Amino acid sequence: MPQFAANLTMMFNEVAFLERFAAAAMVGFTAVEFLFPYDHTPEVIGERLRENGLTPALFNMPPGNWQAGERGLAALDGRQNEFRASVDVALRYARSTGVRRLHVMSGLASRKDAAAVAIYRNSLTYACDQAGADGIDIVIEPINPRDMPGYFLNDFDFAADTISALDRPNLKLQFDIYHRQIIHGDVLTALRRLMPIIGHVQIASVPLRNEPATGELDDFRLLRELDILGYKGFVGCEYRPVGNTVAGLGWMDAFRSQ
Ligand SMILES: O=C(O)C(=O)[C@@H](O)CO
Ligand SMILES: [Mg+2]
Repeated sequence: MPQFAANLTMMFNEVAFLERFAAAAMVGFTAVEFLFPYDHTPEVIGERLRENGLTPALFNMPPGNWQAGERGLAALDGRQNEFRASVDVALRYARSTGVRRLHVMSGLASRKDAAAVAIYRNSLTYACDQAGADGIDIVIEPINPRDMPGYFLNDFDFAADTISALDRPNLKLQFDIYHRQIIHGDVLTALRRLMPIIGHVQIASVPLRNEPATGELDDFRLLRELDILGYKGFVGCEYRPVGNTVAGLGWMDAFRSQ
């Protein structure tokens, strides 16, 4: 049975961010993920996790100026120093929370030429080496161009090639089933092929990004396949509930009682 992690950025929006930890624990989640903890101190985030008996599955490194439209720094020319500083910040939060994996966002980049690829690879190598000293994995996630036009990492094979070329034991793939289906389809075969490099999985319905099992894919079949493939990591519930978060959790009971 996959270990589900509530995504506190998308779920439990009925309450303020810091209250979502208790809300998730109350309905039985034992793990959570979120995009960015950086509006709060590392100590406060660590406390909320411990108070509620929650394991942090994942969060993202600082993405640059999100409000201004930035979506990560790793592939951006001229931002290397800022990227390195963002690694330090993320590792401070990692030490305080005990998270074992951090998502590095590539950024929006109009070019995917050799220079941009080299910058991206240098950034990832730096992040892997710094995080590796703390036993932390770095994950990279292809994101579909409909949701994030211009995002540099928009292809699963490019992500797999990057991971293979850098050959760092702590560099892995964040396989978001929602993005995979929109970018390429062929989800089941991709899970089987890419399982050796998968470090984190996320799920939502396609195309609306709501509760699993409400869209075009057989999500229960995909979740069962993760077990068959021996996946022992977390499955982040990165979806926008159609209505009330708790009222929408019936899909999880249905899956568990199969
Ligand atoms: O959008 C997603 O999918 C994510 O997993 C985020 O971390 C990136 O915005
Ligand atoms: Mg995702």
